[in-house]
Amino acid sequence: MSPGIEVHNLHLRYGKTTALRDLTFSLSGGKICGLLGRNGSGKTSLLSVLASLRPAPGGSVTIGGEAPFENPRVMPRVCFIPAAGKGASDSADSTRVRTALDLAAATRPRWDRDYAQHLLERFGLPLDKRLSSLSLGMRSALNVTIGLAARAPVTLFDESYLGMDAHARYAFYEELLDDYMATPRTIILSTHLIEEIGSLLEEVVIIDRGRLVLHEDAETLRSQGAVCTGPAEAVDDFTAGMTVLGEQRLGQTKATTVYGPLDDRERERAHAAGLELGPVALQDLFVHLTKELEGSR
Ligand SMILES: Nc1ncnc2c1ncn2[C@@H]1O[C@H](COP(=O)(O)OP(=O)(O)OP(=O)(O)O)[C@@H](O)[C@H]1O
Repeated sequence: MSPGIEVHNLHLRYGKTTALRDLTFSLSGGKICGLLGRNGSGKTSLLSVLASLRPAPGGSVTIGGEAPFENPRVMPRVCFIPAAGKGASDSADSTRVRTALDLAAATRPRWDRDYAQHLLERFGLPLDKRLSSLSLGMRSALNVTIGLAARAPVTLFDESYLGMDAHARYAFYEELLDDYMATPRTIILSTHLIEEIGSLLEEVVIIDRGRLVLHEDAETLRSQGAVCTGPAEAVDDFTAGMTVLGEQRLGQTKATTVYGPLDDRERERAHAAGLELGPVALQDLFVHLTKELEGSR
């Protein structure tokens, strides 16, 4: 069974900067969860506590019911893939790709060598290259190779796509989904590329300035809005008084994105007025939810 994660009143400071404030949420495990937040909102700080890179200085964190920090039962079950170029640099690292994979194989109890080889070929990573000579995108590809082939019960990807081109990113998303379906585990993806990974997410945690904004399953979150399309006048009539996140117009046709749940009666009213209601983009909801807090920044 995939371990669940409990975060209770987590508080983290770096000197005078408070990175996490009384953060509380729990993940049941066995899902792909998106960790979303604007720059500096505390995503890496949170993942670093989950990954045992630092203790939970205030509050508590448990993974599978146990505190992870310096816990030999938990640590091998958690794989943290930091963003390439963030934190420790590989630019002076003379280690070769082959050695980095051997190290991962030696330290990761569920390492799948054949799958790692498949990913290396898919990303076009040469085994003999030194880490110092890899481009940013290649370093990210190596990192996600390690993260996927480790098959850790809890896998944390922190903006792991940095520098990867669109082909490589979509290859990563495809491999992630296929491998997760074949080997379910708890996966957290922190990202800014919400539209790209939106369809992968089953659960969403949004944080802002270290505080929890929202923890929701992705389908429920998407049902919190709709894109209403049809003749401009009818769209305006229908959406009057609703929270409008965006509007697009092409000739007499208009598409307005609204926030807030629509009940059956409202959906029937839209239908009767000849309007179409479509799903709202996660990105639009994210911008709206984090913008609401902007005044208090
Ligand atoms: N080592 C550090 N020393 C001091 N302050 C830090 C340190 N690491 C992070 N911070 C601060 O803590 C806050 C949260 O940073 P964190 O890196 O966790 O955010 P993030 O959501 O991952 O950001 P981004 O999306 O920009 O990578 C920010 O205000 C940041 O400046």
